[in-house]
Amino acid sequence: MAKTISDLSDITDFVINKGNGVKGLSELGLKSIPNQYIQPLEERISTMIMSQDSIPIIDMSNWNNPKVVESICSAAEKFGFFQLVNHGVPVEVLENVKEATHRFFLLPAEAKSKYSKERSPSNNVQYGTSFNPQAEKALEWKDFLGLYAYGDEHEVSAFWPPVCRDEVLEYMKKSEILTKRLVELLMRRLNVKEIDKAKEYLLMGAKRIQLNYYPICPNPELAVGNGRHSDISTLTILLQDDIGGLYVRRNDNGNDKDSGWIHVPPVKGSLVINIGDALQIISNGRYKSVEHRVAVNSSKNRVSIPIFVFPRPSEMISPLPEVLESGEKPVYKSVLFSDYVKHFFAKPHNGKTTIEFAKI
Ligand SMILES: COc1cc(/C=C/C(=O)SCCNC(=O)CCNC(=O)[C@H](O)C(C)(C)COP(=O)(O)OP(=O)(O)OC[C@H]2O[C@@H](n3cnc4c(N)ncnc43)[C@H](O)[C@@H]2OP(=O)(O)O)ccc1O
Ligand SMILES: O=C(O)CCC(=O)C(=O)O
Ligand SMILES: [Fe+2]
Repeated sequence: MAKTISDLSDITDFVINKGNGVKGLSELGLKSIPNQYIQPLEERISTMIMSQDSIPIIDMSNWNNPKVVESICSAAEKFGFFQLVNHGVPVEVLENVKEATHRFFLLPAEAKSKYSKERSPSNNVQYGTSFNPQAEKALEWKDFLGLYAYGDEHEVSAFWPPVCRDEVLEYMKKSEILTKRLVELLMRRLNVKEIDKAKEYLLMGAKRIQLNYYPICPNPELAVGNGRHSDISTLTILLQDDIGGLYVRRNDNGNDKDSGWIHVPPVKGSLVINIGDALQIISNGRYKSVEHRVAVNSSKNRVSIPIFVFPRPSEMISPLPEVLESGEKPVYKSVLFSDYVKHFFAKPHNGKTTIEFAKI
């Protein structure tokens, strides 16, 4: 028999402490979502104004072709988001990591909660729900497994859950060339000729892969899967399944016609790429880290798998000298990346506000 909310004396205890996640809540067959998940009117997807625009879909088969380079760099400047097809990561690897994500979330609550922040055997693994449940006024309808990686892949993955470890490692490995190509071509446009070790640590010194799970929601119009935020990465490589729900803020160039939210439709075999705050800072605002959010739905469980590529926590990030050499004034100051990370995780998702931390 379907449970009612009053049967669940304490949602927080059920979802967070007992490790059932929103998935557990979704599977109770509730007729409506608990109050804790009801978003204020202005945050609901139903109140969004839609843009007529679309995010570019770029064929990367000839990645060094000047036209392809131009499309990528101008999408990074104009939209902060683009989709790639023929990107070189085998479709089978993408399918396997999506399946592995479903496998992890199908585990019983006790098995998943072994990786919760309080119980995880390592800082490299974290199972959780919403973004920052302690600080949020309304919780996000999302569970996640975060896997943090830098250094030797076998060492970092030693504590990752065995049901998804190999597939995640393969996805990370097979996407490495793509990451390097993207970083190189975006940097060339900024007058950076070579990615030496120092630049590698700054631009792609660490990674975090996140398995996101957005369960079926009885009131999708009242909830969000992921609140408005920009990523703090240099680049994010995002794999989404065929369900859809990702919306990106159209860069508002002071022209009403251009504003609103753009849906990023699933394209078979594609990867979504977005610029994060670290690259917006490093490029002195040339490349845009754009606000995005995720809607949930009432018929299908959705998964998405971002790889956040970011500076090593010990790196100072600031606009590159190569960008400023023509006399351009820096818009951002130098900040320690781990301070930036802590600032991001200390508050709820709140649109594009994190980057204020680095503004001069
Ligand atoms: C969940 O939904 C999300 C997630 C995201 C995620 C985007 C990214 O992950 S981008 C990459 C972020 N970088 C890392 O994950 C690095 C891992 N962290 C560290 O190495 C260290 O925490 C540090 C950044 C070097 C800081 O170390 P330290 O000075 O020792 O401070 P800590 O005690 O470790 O952390 C302070 C505070 O921040 C929280 N925190 C730090 N990193 C994460 C993280 N990756 N995930 C969650 N929380 C993190 C940490 O728990 C501490 O909080 P307390 O409450 O315990 O004080 C994007 C979008 C989404 O929707
Ligand atoms: O689920 C998605 O499509 C996007 C997820 C996202 O924005 C994130 O995890 O930072
Ligand atoms: Fe994101």
